[in-house]
Amino acid sequence: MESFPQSIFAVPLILIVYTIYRQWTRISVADVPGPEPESFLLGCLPEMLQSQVAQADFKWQARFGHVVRVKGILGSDRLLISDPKAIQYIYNSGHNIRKQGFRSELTRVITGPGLAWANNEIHRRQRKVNSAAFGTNEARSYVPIFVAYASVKGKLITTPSSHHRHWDQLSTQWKELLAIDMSAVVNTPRWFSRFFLDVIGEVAFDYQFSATDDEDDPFAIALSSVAPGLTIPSKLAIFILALVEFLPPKMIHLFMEYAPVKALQNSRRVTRIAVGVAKDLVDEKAEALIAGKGKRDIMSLLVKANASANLRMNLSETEMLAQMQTIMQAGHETTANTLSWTMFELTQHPDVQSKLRAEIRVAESAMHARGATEFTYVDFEAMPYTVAVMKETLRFHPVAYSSVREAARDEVLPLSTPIVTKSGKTITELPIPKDMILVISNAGYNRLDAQVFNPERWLNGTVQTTTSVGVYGNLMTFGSGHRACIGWRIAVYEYQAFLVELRKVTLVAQFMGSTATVAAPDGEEVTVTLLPDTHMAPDAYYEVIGSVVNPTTIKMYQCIDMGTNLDMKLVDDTIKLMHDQRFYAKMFSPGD
Ligand code: HEM
Repeated sequence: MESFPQSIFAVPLILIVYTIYRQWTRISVADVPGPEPESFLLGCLPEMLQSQVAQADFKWQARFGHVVRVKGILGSDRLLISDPKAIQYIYNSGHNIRKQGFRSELTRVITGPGLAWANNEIHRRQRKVNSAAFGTNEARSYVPIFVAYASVKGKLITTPSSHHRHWDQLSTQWKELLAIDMSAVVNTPRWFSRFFLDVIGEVAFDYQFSATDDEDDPFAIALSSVAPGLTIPSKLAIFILALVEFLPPKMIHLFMEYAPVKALQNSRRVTRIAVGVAKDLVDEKAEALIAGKGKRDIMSLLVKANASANLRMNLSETEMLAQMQTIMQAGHETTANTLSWTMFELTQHPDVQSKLRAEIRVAESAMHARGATEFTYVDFEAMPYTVAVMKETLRFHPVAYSSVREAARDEVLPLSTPIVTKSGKTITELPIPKDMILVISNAGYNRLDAQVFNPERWLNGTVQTTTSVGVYGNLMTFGSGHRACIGWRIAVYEYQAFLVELRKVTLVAQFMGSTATVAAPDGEEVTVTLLPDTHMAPDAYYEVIGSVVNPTTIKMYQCIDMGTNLDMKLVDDTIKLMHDQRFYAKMFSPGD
């Protein structure tokens, strides 16, 4: 037992010596310009990993160009890449430049041995089975579900018991809001996250998480708690994790499985819960398939594809269960955050918001004129301005703002823009050594030719498309090549369904001075005049209490932020009740 503490010190020491040795004995990228490291120990990693998302990428890209040498720990190098040709090469190099081993193992902790974890042959096999559930037709078939979920009106009340629960929630929410000085902050990303968890549960597994209705669902809570635990690492965490990157794969695996790191422990716990839920679902789908009652959710399609795949090509039970976690993790926060960023940009750009609303209104009239009540994917595809807003948000706010790869052998990267090295040479291709870590800056690539948010660029032909890179809009937001986002079609329809439906019923306003013009749900516009010092949160419903100045203007006395999950039918009923003769006089005195 006495040798145990010594080995604790020996392992990091060997690693440190090995890391430094590796630096000196392979192809060097030392001549590539890049920022000065903060220290030998940590390099530039704290600035890269602790600052606001992609801020370091933008800063270094502007200063050093599209390939930047960034110091890691102990003098090691990595390259930060936003050069289109280099990115295209990296993603088309098959498995010669692969997902970094460390990231794969980290992914395994979060999702199990599913598609996002796999490399090489295993990835090829898993991707083939998965692709049966992610084609264009499959994505289109989910649109009615997205539209139904996104339609806030009338969604929440489904059964008498939940009716009462919501009544309680709503009135409690009102009382609480009124008690805190007529203002409240609504955590929109959180609401969206729960909405998207519900909807992905439905399309992926025909399973109801009810995360929107039930804050206590253990699986929903567990899933939502994974991502935050993995962001903004401390300097110590940065050092340890960067050191682990250099471990042999087996040791990385052991670290991920057993290290007493809180975020990892949490992920392992979620994995255990998810595997339990997934097992029941897979069994259910398999039984339904045998009974000839297979459904069209993603998991049913996977079970079917797996059953008909040749035995060497199909997924094991563990792999099948891991697909569920993969889809849940990859498919809910990503879309939710994209929608939150859209709401944010709309509050910053009222002109964009008006055009968006106008297009949706026209599409809605056309839909009603043909006797339909809900949008279809055909309607969605015929909304050019809405699609432009979506693409611009995806360009400006890629939720996966970088992806990490490593060279499986010595390689030479072609470049769109030549690099002038520190020693003054101009090079058009860059040799890199085996194991070189490549950080692909999706955010940096997306903003290469445009630093401002402007959806018009997608309509006026000013988008650069010289090098073909990404799967949607030639952006890197959904990644690229053989492991690009498999769910991108689903994500796009889902995102559009929510964007279109929310615009119909939500008041989003940017206040210029003390007034705002808001489009009412019926399409008319009303000007609201604010009291001094009133703050309006975006995305939420507001109850506005004020006096009518003229047919289109209300002078606002008070406004109540109602949050984003309002049941409008319930609101209508409540308002009718308040205006009932029996109660009206008690509630409102003349002149109010
Ligand atoms: C706006 C929403 C989304 C964004 C921005 C997004 C982004 C991405 C990116 C960048 C990758 C590649 C990561 C890499 O290069 O290592 C990826 C992979 C993946 N995404 Fe998405 N995603 C979104 C929605 C979805 C949805 C809705 C699903 C499933 C229903 C999904 C499932 C996956 C899976 C399974 C992978 C792994 C693919 C592989 O490694 O072969 N994603 N996603």
